[in-house]
Amino acid sequence: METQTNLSQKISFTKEVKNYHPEILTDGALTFLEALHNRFDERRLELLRNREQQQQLFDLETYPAFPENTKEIRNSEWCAAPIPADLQDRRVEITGPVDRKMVINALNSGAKTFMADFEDSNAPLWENCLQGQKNLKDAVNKTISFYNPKKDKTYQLNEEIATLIVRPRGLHLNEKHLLIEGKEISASIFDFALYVFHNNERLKENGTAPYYYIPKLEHFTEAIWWNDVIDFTEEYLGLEHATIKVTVLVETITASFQLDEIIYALKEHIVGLNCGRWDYIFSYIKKLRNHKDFVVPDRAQVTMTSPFMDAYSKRVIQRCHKRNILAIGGMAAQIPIKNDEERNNQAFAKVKVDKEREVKNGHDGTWVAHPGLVPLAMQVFDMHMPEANQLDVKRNDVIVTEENLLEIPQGTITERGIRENINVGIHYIATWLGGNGAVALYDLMEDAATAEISRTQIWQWLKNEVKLDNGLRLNSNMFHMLFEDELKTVEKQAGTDLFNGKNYQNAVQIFYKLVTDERFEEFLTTQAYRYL
Ligand SMILES: CC(=O)SCCNC(=O)CCNC(=O)[C@H](O)C(C)(C)COP(=O)(O)OP(=O)(O)OC[C@H]1O[C@@H](n2cnc3c(N)ncnc32)[C@H](O)[C@@H]1OP(=O)(O)O
Ligand SMILES: O=CC(=O)O
Ligand SMILES: [Mg+2]
Repeated sequence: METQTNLSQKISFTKEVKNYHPEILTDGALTFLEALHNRFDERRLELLRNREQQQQLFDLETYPAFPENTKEIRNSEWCAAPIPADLQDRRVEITGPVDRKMVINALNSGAKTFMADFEDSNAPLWENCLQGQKNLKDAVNKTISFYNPKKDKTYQLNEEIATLIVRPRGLHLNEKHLLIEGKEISASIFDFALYVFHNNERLKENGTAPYYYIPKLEHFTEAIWWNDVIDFTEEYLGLEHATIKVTVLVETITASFQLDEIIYALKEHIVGLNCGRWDYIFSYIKKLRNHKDFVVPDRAQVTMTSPFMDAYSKRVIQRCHKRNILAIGGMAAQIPIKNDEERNNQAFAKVKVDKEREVKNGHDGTWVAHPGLVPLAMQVFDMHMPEANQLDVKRNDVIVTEENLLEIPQGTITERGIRENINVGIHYIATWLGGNGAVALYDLMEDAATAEISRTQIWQWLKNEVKLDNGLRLNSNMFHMLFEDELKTVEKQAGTDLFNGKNYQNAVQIFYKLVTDERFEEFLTTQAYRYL
């Protein structure tokens, strides 16, 4: 299995690794990774075990609640550290994978910041992750360029570019190719450490600093873990304390009950929270999946105006502004539609409504998935938010109870909804296995978070044998019929050759297992990663 051993004799790589990327995996970087792993990995694994224990409680029909023992943190007056100048105005943030051309396009897009994503929109092939680090290093050094021979087009950075924020992979993921004393390293540590190690000096020269988005936190103790990792890193690399800044995604139902606690744990490093709406919906369904009568309607019917989503986003705004940090909105899934003006206008109109809702509610910025949406989002925020942010909008009027955060959205479950989930789930997983973590399907952006909703819904609906809007009950026979039938559509859309190839065939298998296994798999990416 292990083919190369490095200087400390403790680090090795799996045999699949053909390119060691010596410019990224320098001796210094590897020693740093080892130090972080030794110090923090046991604790990370313990935090993951805590998630399992928490789930066992939810399975006994308890519900997430505001923690009793942290009341003091919620009720007392305190604020997070000041926000650096180049993170004060984040009205439009573009997100995208760490692909070289897209990094350049995103930095040039006119957005205030760019979230370079090793997570939801990245298929974590070794090459993608290492080349991604190289792309970011070149971007920070302003030497990045890309040539597309098909278009005979060279890509380079503009004079003015977006501020860079990096999203490492979540705590549940390992980077399976790099082993320390035979153990896979945490993917969070891997992505986080390589970026700060290679770029902190140049970022400082550029007048900025290492900035991160932290994904998928489930508990404030996980925020404490991150805080300790960051403090250790600053000391190890000789950075001034509190140089590294983070924005935390609130994208699990459990985190939503611990906003003050998360901010408090990171209060010298945190500059904002973000409403990661897609993972949030996924988490809501997942965590409560074993509750009796807990059924969520078709994916398309769960929106930001569903009461539980409305409550969540308003509470994020209120708690952020109380603690003097930014409340960033989320991602509307619509992207520009080529060659169809009318449908394109409809898509833009939907994004506009979403961004207007966000800015009027008090969000300080928002996300877009495509450069073509930057001007629209910018216009909306410029119109309703004349200052750099709206930290002064305290939203003391917002009262959100535990019940509000848990309110089950109303709606219907339809055959169409089942088919769409099957179709999108399989296409997405096949694309992911092909090394691409984000894809346009039916004119919507799909990534790991949206695909998680699709497969979790089917699992939940099957388990509950839900009643459809046509009066029929979904049982395993009906599901198999729909599944087989939808596969024909998927084959037609992909083309028979591609469909019969490895990625689609594996995707079909993975999806089928995910939705029909009695045991629920926590993340589709951990299952699919075995095939990468
Ligand atoms: C739930 C969440 O976590 S949301 C955050 C994570 N998800 C994401 O970040 C998704 C980001 N978006 C994307 O990856 C892409 O927009 C997709 C895959 C949805 C669609 O991409 P494409 O099919 O290439 O779109 P399209 O053909 O319209 O792109 C036009 C140009 O814009 C570029 N582009 C599109 N989206 C982005 C982006 N997010 N960042 C940078 N460039 C982009 C394309 O590379 C292309 O460039 P080119 O003309 O120079 O060749
Ligand atoms: O990461 C963002 C989300 O919506 O999920
Ligand atoms: Mg997410």
